[in-house]
Amino acid sequence: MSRVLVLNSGSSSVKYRLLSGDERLASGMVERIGEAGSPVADHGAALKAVAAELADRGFGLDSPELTAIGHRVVHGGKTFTEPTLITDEVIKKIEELVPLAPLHNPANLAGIEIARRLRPDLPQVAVFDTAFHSTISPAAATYAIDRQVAERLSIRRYGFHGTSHAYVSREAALAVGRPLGNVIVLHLGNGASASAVSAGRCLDTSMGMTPLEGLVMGTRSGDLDPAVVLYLGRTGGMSLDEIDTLLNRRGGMLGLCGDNDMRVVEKRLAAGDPDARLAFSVYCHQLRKYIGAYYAVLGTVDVIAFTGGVGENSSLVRETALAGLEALGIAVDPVRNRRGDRLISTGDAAVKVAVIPTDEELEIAHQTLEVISRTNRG
Ligand SMILES: Nc1ncnc2c1ncn2[C@@H]1O[C@H](COP(=O)(O)OP(=O)(O)O)[C@@H](O)[C@H]1O
Ligand SMILES: CC(=O)OP(=O)(O)O
Ligand SMILES: [Mg+2]
Repeated sequence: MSRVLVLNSGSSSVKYRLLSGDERLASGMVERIGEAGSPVADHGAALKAVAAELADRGFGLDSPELTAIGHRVVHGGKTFTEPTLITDEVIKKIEELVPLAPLHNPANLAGIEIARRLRPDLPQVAVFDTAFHSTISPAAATYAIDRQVAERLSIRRYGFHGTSHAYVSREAALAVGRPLGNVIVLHLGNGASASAVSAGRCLDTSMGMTPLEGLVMGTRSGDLDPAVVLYLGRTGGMSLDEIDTLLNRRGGMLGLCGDNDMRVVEKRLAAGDPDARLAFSVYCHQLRKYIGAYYAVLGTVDVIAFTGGVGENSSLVRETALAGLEALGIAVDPVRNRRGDRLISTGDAAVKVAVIPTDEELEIAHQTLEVISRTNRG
């Protein structure tokens, strides 16, 4: 049985999972990398901690049974539209994409470099967040700005969370018996994005050139009038770095009500807190707008799939975002929804609504093995 180690290196954490086939042998997370007072100084130290944890559990990184290592890489730009065997050349190209994803790609690269140093003999594969969205049409991918400027600077919609959208859209379509159907996927985690998928191909997605566009997120604003950025600079006297922080790290639910954890927001909401009520309604309103937009993009919808920490757990978000849409064939059964069923639509609704736990690590492991068997076949 093939054994794959999956590494998801974020800016301040490394998540890992060791799989034998689909079976999870070990998994965990090293957090607070580089933070003040943290014992984990950098990604090198984090990877060492991961290796030590694995060794403790009897799965040392030096094991000859390990077949491959799969890495999440957030931005593949226009260069990478498929999972790719990592070579020096590939690393160079991922480095060239750092300006498009300054928070994410350097962390991914650190993970790759250290893993290659530890196991230079093993095939390693990069699985890109952007890849699944490479099928979106020019109409959906192009921003209406000067075309030469956009071309020169590679400005377009790339989309993110692609591994999750690919996995969840497939699982959702299978769950309702329409493997070639039309699916709206709502990935609602700390970062959040929506996608419109038809017969396994992504037609549109809410994140853009960077993971800032689209839905309201834990700490990111999502959509806003781009002139707000100009105004913040010219009239608000803020620097570009300050605006970046305001929109990416201090926006979203955190900016609206001071809490980015949806569980806390819901508790405050239940206690009648007006700031939490506004934040929650902004979140759900934006979500509802994207559901309507992607309904129109797809023409017909077989299933709406909720995933991610919020999508999988918040019956209130699901019920609020989909309320009053019976004319579109959408109706949530309140009992199924609150009970946590996999299918939460009413029996007679034309559009099925499903709750599908995402599994990015499993999908990365599958794609890693696919690349390796393709490479071996030559
Ligand atoms: N029971 C719950 N009810 C509402 N929100 C929840 C619940 N459990 C987790 N969440 C929310 O899920 C979000 C984190 O989602 P997750 O997918 O784990 O994040 P990440 O994008 O970091 O992987 C947080 O906002 C958290 O509050
Ligand atoms: C790309 C992105 O937004 O990822 P995350 O949700 O993990 O921050
Ligand atoms: Mg997640």
